[in-house]
Amino acid sequence: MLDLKGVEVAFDGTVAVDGVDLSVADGDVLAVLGPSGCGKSTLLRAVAGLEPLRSGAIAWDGADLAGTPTHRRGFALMFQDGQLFDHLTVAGNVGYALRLQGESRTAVRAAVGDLLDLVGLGGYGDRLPRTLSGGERQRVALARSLAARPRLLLLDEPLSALDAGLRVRLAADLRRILTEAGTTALLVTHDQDEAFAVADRLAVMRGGRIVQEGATADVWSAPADAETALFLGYPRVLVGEAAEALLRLADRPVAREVAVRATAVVAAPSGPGAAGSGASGLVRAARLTPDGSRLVVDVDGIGELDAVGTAGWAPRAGERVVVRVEGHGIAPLGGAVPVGSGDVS
Ligand SMILES: Nc1ncnc2c1ncn2[C@@H]1O[C@H](COP(=O)(O)OP(=O)(O)OP(=O)(O)O)[C@@H](O)[C@H]1O
Repeated sequence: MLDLKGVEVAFDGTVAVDGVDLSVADGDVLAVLGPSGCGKSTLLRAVAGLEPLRSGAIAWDGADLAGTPTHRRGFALMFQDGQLFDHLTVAGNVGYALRLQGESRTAVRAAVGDLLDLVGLGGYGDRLPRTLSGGERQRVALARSLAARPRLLLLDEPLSALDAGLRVRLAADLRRILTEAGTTALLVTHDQDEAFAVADRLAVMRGGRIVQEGATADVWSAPADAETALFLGYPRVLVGEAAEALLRLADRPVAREVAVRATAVVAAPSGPGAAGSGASGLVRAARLTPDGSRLVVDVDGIGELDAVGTAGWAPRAGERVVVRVEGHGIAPLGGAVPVGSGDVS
């Protein structure tokens, strides 16, 4: 189990990591999610033993790692570009750490075969890295990191060099692979989808500090504050009367601040036969996507909301619509709110 207590890292007096407390239980995958420059790579490097701490402590199973150099920590690091050895085959790359550990040829061959199967690259052993796609290279890098049987795998934006579609597929694979291998992992990323797809637990980092931590789904459904909600991809946070009106429409207890995802607000054509109860609104902007239309609707009594259109319907700006608000995808926020409505997005 990894334990960080009051970890602080500074560069020339500028604090990059500011009093971080975190734990990763055996077999868990924790994602530290934060915007560029928040200090997450520095935090990861500190855990690896590559940055000295100004204060605080990092421990494994209760033993302080302060005097343990990087190569003795038993941790593996994997970066966004994988950094394979270009002159070695896939099998040569994956088996590298095992050969260094003095394992026999037969043992290395068997372990490499198992690892390549695990990452879905069985039969790729003789290929050279330059003949692989970006996603395949990242899988090889992952197999190579796992080969050393690290007690902790440290992943720095492992999928961000890949294109969007591949990133989604590989995120699901990465989760399966880490779970099957029973790996304890600490992942840092700025990509909400990657964190959500891969991690059991999520820590949101801002300005060098952890501002919220918990089970991934809990953090998602109950962000600590407006800034966290916006960072997690809620497009709007409503305050005051707008928040109360929206929550009444959703049939939820009233609060003074609420974060709203577009998928929680469903617009349908207005006019005779408009389905059920809802609020009336005017489409301000409309854009078609492969998953249906994305709208900005000025809803009477609430103001502008991001919304989705019902399937198979392409509304235009200026059209009147009826919106209903669904219970999922809205998150009342707890903090004290200055009264004086409007959205802060
Ligand atoms: N070696 C260094 N010397 C001086 N300042 C540094 C050094 N490394 C990082 N920093 C500073 O520390 C802060 C945190 O950097 P870090 O790389 O940890 O952020 P990050 O959240 O990983 O960002 P990104 O997602 O862009 O990589 C930044 O302000 C950065 O400029």
